[in-house]
Amino acid sequence: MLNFERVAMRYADGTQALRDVSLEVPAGQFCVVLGSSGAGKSTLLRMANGLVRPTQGSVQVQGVRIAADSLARIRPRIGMIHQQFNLVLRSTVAENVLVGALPAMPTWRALLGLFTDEARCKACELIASVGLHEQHLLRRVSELSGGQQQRVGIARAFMLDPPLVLADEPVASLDPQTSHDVLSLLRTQARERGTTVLCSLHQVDLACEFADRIVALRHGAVVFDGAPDAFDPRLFDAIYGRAPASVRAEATHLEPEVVPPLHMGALEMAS
Ligand SMILES: Nc1ncnc2c1ncn2[C@@H]1O[C@H](COP(=O)(O)OP(=O)(O)OP(=O)(O)O)[C@@H](O)[C@H]1O
Repeated sequence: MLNFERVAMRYADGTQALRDVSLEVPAGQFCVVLGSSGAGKSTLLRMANGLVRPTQGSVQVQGVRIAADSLARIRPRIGMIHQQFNLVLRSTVAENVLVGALPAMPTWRALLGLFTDEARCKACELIASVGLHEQHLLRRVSELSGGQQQRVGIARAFMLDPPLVLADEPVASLDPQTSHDVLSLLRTQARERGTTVLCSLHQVDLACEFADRIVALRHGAVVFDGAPDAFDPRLFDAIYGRAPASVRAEATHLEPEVVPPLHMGALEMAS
């Protein structure tokens, strides 16, 4: 579904954001990218929808290489969910969800806001499926809570039934309970539709609960790639450069052989 082939990113100011990252995300997988601030998570996600062009390597979506001449074809296949929701606050819930249909509309229809009846029905269905009610349809987004706003963001991302959804720290500005609810909703929506999700997170506990696979970045390189149950608490050091006290305490109770050799290798690579 999504393939990063030996990608690297060096920004114009010389910052090396990604180093030789290879990652194949199969169809239907919920893949979470972990990493401390500046590790390269957003750069990786932005590469997957062509907002950032790799300085080395290539990215393919459904076998199509992302390039200037393929972007228009690829974009409608990708739904985006943002950390700050990226909604138009003065517009209604329905209007914001309908925006998700724009990439597949002829420019003139998009400019005039001429959405088809099918798109309007789809928006209503999605608004209901993310747990909002009929009375929310015409409510301004600015009147909603953060959790409700991200539900609108999720509904918008699924408007075109994209095979791939990219979620860049979708719960970073939400409280722990709302974060849990929103991620649970995102995973349910993705599972029901067989959608592939690449989602960056800061919360290791949520990654372990919701991900099929965790990919951890440190200084732009992959230091862990595996299932949540293979994620050893001692990997915190490799990923974040330190372990939170609770995790450190937990890690001291683990026998060394619990860590598979591959992951110990990752620890060494990062040190
Ligand atoms: N447009 C840019 N120009 C120069 N450097 C950039 C640019 N965008 C990001 N960077 C740098 O690239 C590195 C990776 O940034 P990125 O935003 O991908 O990290 P992140 O893991 O998403 O961080 P956070 O969790 O804080 O969002 C950082 O050092 C950042 O400062």
